[in-house]
Amino acid sequence: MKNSLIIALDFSDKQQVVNFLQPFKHEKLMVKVGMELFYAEGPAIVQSIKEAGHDIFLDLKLHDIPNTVKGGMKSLARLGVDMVNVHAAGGREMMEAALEGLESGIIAGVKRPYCIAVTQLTSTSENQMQTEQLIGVPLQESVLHYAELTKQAGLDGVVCSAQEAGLILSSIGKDFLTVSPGIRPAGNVVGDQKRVATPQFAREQGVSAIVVGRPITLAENPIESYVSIKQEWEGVLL
Ligand SMILES: O=C(O)c1cc(=O)[nH]c(=O)n1[C@@H]1O[C@H](COP(=O)(O)O)[C@@H](O)[C@H]1O
Repeated sequence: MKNSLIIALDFSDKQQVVNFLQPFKHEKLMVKVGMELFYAEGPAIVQSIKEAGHDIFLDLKLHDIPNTVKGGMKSLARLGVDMVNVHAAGGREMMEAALEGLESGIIAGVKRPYCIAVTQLTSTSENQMQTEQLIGVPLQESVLHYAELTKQAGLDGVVCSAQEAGLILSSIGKDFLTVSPGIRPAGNVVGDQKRVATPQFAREQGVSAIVVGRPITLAENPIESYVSIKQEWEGVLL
């Protein structure tokens, strides 16, 4: 998990995934299956990506009452993915229930997937958080608070922007996972993301894993883009 580059497969059907992954067939990737793809193709897409040899972060961001999240996680555990997530805003009891569900659902002998919690989405600015969610503290404080709550609930880490990762790691410890989306190489289109960072900045902050979608999937040459982002992330001199 540490130092991974996770490619977000935000595609609407299996054929697009097959086409995208074809040139990567000799490389073991970690990919993210999110709601667009999972809602379209169901659990079968997870199976087919696993058969292709890749690791999977199943990003469905569960956020509901504890009992419902527990049941949802129990079902997801059977898919044999490597990482799942919830929204920390669902609260400590909900996060504890998520873990219980996962542990009760895993196939015997299989390692429990990492379970992490989204703090503040990287598409949220401090101004939006304060005026729309009515959270009256600085954004970094809200993210750190959610990270501490996540740690207390026993989860493995958080989703946060690279801008908050250093603070979280120094306060909670280096074993706590920080998974950062909103990654944009210099000059790349930012789109709907608000708290963005370059792969190099993420590495310097000690981020555990970066999540990259459109800068690779929409690139004219996805392989070239993947290699260049990976090199920047790993600190390989170009
Ligand atoms: O949980 C996530 O993966 C996630 C959390 C977050 O705060 N921000 C965020 O962008 N993501 C996901 O990370 C991916 C980022 O994609 P790009 O903006 O295209 O690189 C998307 O699939 C989002 O769903």
